[in-house]
Amino acid sequence: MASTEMPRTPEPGQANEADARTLAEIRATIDRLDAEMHGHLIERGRAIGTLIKVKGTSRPGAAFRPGREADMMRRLVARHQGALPLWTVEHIWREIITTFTRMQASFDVAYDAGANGDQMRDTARFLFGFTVALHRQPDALSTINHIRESGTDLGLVALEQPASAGAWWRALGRPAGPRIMALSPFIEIAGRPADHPALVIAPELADPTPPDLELFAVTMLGVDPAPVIGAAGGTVLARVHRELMVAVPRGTQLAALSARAGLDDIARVGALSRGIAVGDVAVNPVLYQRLDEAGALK
Ligand SMILES: O=C(O)C(=O)C[C@]1(C(=O)O)C=C[C@@H](O)C=C1
Repeated sequence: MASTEMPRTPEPGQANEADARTLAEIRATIDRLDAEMHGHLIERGRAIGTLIKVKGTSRPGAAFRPGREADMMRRLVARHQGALPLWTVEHIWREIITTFTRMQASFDVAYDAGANGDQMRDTARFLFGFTVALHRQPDALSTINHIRESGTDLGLVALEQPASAGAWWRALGRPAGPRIMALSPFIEIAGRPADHPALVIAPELADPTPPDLELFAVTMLGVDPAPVIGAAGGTVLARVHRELMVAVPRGTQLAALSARAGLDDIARVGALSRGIAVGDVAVNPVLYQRLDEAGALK
């Protein structure tokens, strides 16, 4: 009886022998790369062990180096290429940095859930990963108070606030008080997740890196000071009636600016490294540097 067996053809989705060999090779490459990445992370952990001894860090305020983190992010953006989304790499590094900072000195994160609680929680998880405990707060002021009382925790406050929040930034600064340390998102790029504009608040830091921008609470005395602040390379971040929060380039002569712009009751509330805008996204040019075609920041 003649055989009724048909030549074997691959099922839909099933690889033939050559494809199966290629797949096995690709998986071997993936396994090798995974083992290398894991090995590098273990080695990074050992390096942090030595860094802890040298830095002598025991409180988080002394461990955070937002200026160095900004620099690491700039280099990450500059060297990135290929189909892997930039924000995936950013998030992986945020998780790494948080984990290694917490190895130096543990901290939790409080976030302001006043207006967009779910988005703020997403942003907190994007920035700090899943090893950190989150404390949901009803508004910006409670978030700042949480940081002050804990003495160790970081906070996340939405940049856009309901009118009921008032001039919340007036609670920042003061000797040894909480202050603004970073901008989120740091990398502005179309389609990214966790893009709700927010500020990272920290206890007093020991970061020696000079920031790009300094932030002040000011009271306007007369006409809108925004044009004069803009001409000085600064920007208004928030305002409620006559109370403003402004960002100006580090080293701005504040006495001269306040005289020209009509500002009073000036208090430093923090500092920032400028973020990076990639591609065709609308950004505040004071807060974000643009990446040009050649991948250089301008
Ligand atoms: O460079 C440092 O001082 C570190 O503590 C290391 C590290 C990192 O994990 O890369 C962690 C926290 C700082 O904010 C910056 C960088």
